[in-house]
Amino acid sequence: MPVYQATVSAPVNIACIKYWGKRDTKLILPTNSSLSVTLDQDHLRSTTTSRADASFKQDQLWLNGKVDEIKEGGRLATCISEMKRLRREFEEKNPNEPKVSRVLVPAIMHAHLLQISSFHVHISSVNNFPTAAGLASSAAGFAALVSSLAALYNLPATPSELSLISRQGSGSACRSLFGGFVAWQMGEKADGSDSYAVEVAPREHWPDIHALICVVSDTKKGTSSTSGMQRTVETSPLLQHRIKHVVPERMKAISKAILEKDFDTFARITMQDSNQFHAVALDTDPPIFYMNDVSRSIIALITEYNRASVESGGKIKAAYTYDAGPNAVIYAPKENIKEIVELIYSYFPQTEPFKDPFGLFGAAGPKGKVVDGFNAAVAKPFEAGAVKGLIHTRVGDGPRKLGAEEALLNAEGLPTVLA
Ligand SMILES: Nc1ncnc2c1ncn2[C@@H]1O[C@H](COP(=O)(O)OP(=O)(O)OP(=O)(O)O)[C@@H](O)[C@H]1O
Ligand SMILES: C[C@@](O)(CCOP(=O)(O)OP(=O)(O)O)CC(=O)O
Repeated sequence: MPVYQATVSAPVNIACIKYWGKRDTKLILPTNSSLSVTLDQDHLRSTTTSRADASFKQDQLWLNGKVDEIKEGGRLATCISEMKRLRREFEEKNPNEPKVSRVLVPAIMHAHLLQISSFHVHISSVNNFPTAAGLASSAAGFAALVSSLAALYNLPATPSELSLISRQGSGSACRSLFGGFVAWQMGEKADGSDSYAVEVAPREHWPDIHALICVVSDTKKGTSSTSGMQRTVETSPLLQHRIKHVVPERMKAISKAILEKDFDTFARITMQDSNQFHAVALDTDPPIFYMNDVSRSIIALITEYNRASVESGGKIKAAYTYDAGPNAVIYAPKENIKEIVELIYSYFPQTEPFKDPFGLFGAAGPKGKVVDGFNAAVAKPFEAGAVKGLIHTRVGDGPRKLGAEEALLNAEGLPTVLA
């Protein structure tokens, strides 16, 4: 019997123009377009194996080795049933050419192959970073889920077409179907068919964009993105101004900045948009606070770092951005990352050695120092542990198909990794 199985990894993305607000909560249609940078899967990724088999009794998913219930009508169930629908349509259009990866005995396999949309699936997924800790695991996770099913079903779908489905798992997940710089066009139609992701530029266009993630200690966030943004839609007058008058202009301006590799403009818009997203969170009734004192101190440090550069005739060197939690993501050209790590170290002592994937520091590691002209009084130093860790990564590629040796399901269709 052939094994119908595929394994794919998918990246995290962090938005520069934030998605915040839905006009349709079931289809996950946003109130504004958004734009993100895809981060490198060499560092942060979700890996997912999907298998279809006539012997499976039900659809099942294991996340990091633990059963994750597929609730009827829920987001996982929607994504899986939408992918089965695409497979069914593909089978109907190709009655004689099932095109499933090389079959051994084509003559007797056809009838069998054509039915794989009716088989139940087993799915095993692993994140190589903390799940549900504000590091966009849902974005990478749903992108990997949809991509692995597309590979299993051998669908000829484009990344934009697949993004229509991952969007229904988690809005931000639609942007993880592409590498590089990605826009989610909000669309206008009620059925959501024009609300999908497109590539603004591939990573190769501007590979110099690096990211430093400052993982800020925090207990689990109080208000999820899903419920927080709905409260904002219902109560914030500022959101109406943002979606009508601010985001459309910013989408155009930041896309142009990316195409021109204009870091100064890219950074200014990214910081302004993070600030406005947190302003609409504060404008929500009751108000929502995602940043904490550590987050605000990192803003002060990056602001001062940029001021010192600009006032001595230089350019903006870094941009901060925050999602629905206290973790900072700092975007910067690669040449500035060393200074930025030193800056963070001087205010936030680290207990673990800096993982230095790009070999910036040698064996000694960062010591903690600020650049000339930096006003050290803009923030006070924190105790060790306020920033739990730093992850240095960069702009990355889109979902990757992996070989059978990376599969996360064993011969019986059960997860190879157990929690
Ligand atoms: N690899 C995965 N495969 C399938 N679903 C996943 C995967 N990883 C995460 N998820 C889903 O996403 C949920 C976590 O999403 P949540 O929004 O709470 O956290 P996050 O995405 O890590 O943080 P944030 O959205 O604030 O950046 C998990 O409970 C699970 O339902
Ligand atoms: C602040 C954000 O990270 C919000 C992301 O929201 P989600 O995509 O997690 O929300 P749901 O669609 O309800 O799953 C901004 C962004 O990624 O654009």
